[in-house]
Amino acid sequence: MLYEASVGGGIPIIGCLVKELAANRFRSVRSIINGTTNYILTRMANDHTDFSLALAEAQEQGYAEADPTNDIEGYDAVYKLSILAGLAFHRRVPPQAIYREGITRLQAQDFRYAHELGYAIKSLAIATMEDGAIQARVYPALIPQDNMLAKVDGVYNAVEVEGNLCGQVLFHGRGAGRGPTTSAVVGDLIEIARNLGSKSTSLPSVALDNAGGLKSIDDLECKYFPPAQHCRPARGAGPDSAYPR
Ligand SMILES: NC(=O)C1=CN([C@@H]2O[C@H](COP(=O)(O)OP(=O)(O)OC[C@H]3O[C@@H](n4cnc5c(N)ncnc54)[C@H](OP(=O)(O)O)[C@@H]3O)[C@@H](O)[C@H]2O)C=CC1
Ligand SMILES: N[C@@H](CC=O)C(=O)O
Repeated sequence: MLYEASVGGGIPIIGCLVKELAANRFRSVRSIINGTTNYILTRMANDHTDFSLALAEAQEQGYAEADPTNDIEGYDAVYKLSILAGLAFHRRVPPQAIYREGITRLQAQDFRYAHELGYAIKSLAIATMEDGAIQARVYPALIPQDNMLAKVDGVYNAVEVEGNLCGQVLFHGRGAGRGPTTSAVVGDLIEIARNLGSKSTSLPSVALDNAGGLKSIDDLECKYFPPAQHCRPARGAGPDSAYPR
């Protein structure tokens, strides 16, 4: 089975994790993997657009799921992160084990304050492997404006992976919409057609160990915090040390 369109729209991240970067042991996946929420956050931050209007635009442009709750409450990003983390760490990372927070509680003032302090608000999907334990989370976060992920705007997605051999590699491209999705789906069909009659499979399968060693969000120490009213400052960290770990 091929499933390139399942994460990142037109970004060829699945094939790269499974094939081109297969030699690596990965330490982290940091990403923006929902086009609808990134579009909404960008419109709210840059143009002061109202949440509902920005969501309606994303629906009109074909980015949102049939039920946009999946996008704006972070479920879509959780499913996608479950796939990426599984492929990166060779371990099952069930969606239920991923901490999730949507973007619906953000307000205009959050963007104003973030901007004044030198931050952007992005819905990040992050999975890290440390001492054999995986921690995975999806939530809106403050990131410094000079961080590359802060510059990923509109329907664009980005996935930064860090491998022991390749170091940090950043993928950037359109994460939703007709063209990018067609690119991924038809690319898979072409790959299948090329392999018809051959005994080799189109995409090598990755063996996944059963879930284990998954760290809860409560055990996480990081140098940044989410912006909403439920703001949870990281231990010993302030806005000036807010690099997403
Ligand atoms: N939109 C995007 O940018 C991306 C979408 N995807 C994924 O692709 C899939 C489709 O998304 P999208 O095209 O946006 O969704 P849409 O809701 O626009 O289209 C879904 C299509 O599936 C048809 N359909 C639904 N249920 C059935 C069924 N039981 N039998 C036959 N046909 C059915 C619908 O027909 P009808 O109109 O008659 O109900 C409709 O034509 C989703 O899983 C989505 O997550 C992945 C990457 C990007
Ligand atoms: N609804 C999704 C579409 C692709 O999976 C998104 O907005 O990213």
